[in-house]
Amino acid sequence: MTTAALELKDVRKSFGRSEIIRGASLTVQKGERCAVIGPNGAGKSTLFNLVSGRFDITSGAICLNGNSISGLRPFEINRLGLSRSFQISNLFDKLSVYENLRCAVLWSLGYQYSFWQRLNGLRDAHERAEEVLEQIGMQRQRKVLAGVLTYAEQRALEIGITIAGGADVILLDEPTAGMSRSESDAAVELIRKVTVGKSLVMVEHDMSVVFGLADKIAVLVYGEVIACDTPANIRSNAAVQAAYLGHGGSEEAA
Ligand SMILES: Nc1ncnc2c1ncn2[C@@H]1O[C@H](COP(=O)(O)OP(=O)(O)OP(=O)(O)O)[C@@H](O)[C@H]1O
Repeated sequence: MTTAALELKDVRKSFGRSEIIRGASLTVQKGERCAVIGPNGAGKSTLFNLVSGRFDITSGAICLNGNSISGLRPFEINRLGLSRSFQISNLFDKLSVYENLRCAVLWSLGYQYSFWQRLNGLRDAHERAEEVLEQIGMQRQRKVLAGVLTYAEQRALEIGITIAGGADVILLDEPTAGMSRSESDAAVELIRKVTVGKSLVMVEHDMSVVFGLADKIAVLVYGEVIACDTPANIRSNAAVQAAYLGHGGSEEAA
């Protein structure tokens, strides 16, 4: 049996006396794209914060490529091959697109920003930044300051930053939030392209994005994964319909 890229085993998280994640289990195989959906407040962001090491789990286990990452700090988990994006912009507004990417590459190599000036000549960081620039299709904007990009371009750059270090497990938090339909369609194509051969876990509210991109959908309700299956099976799952997809709101079943 092959080792899963990411595995959550009976993960629990409490804040004070409130248990927010209540025994969540999830397996994401290598090369698989998994969307985590669920109503507001279900615990999706909390789950991401646990996986990326921002919060400690209360009990259970989280494994990356077969090794436990429970208790590790975010940068340690990042260096083991897991990279996450944030809903809130994580860009350096006064640096160019290229410089933002090179910063991300250098950070993942273990350098600090204060060494920036001395690292101008580092060819490996330059080459990797160039490669990512091409992957995200932003060569023409390479010199543009991140702060003046359009919103959709900023989100594309964030995706570039997330993949810059070469992580093989990518976590994307609402990558199309706030986008128009055409921007969102372009973002889906970009995500599909940059995650080929990698494992993707994304939290996303837009069901057309979820059903268009995911190989597998995990449904989180009140801190529990109530179903994890192919899009077709999730669409026809009665428990999911009752708990989530059938309930209108901003979520539209595709
Ligand atoms: N640091 C914290 N301390 C206390 N409670 C928290 C903390 N972080 C999250 N919570 C609570 O955990 C619950 C789940 O929140 P979370 O943001 O993970 O849900 P979500 O599924 O991502 O929601 P949304 O779809 O609205 O973004 C909420 O009731 C929230 O108030």
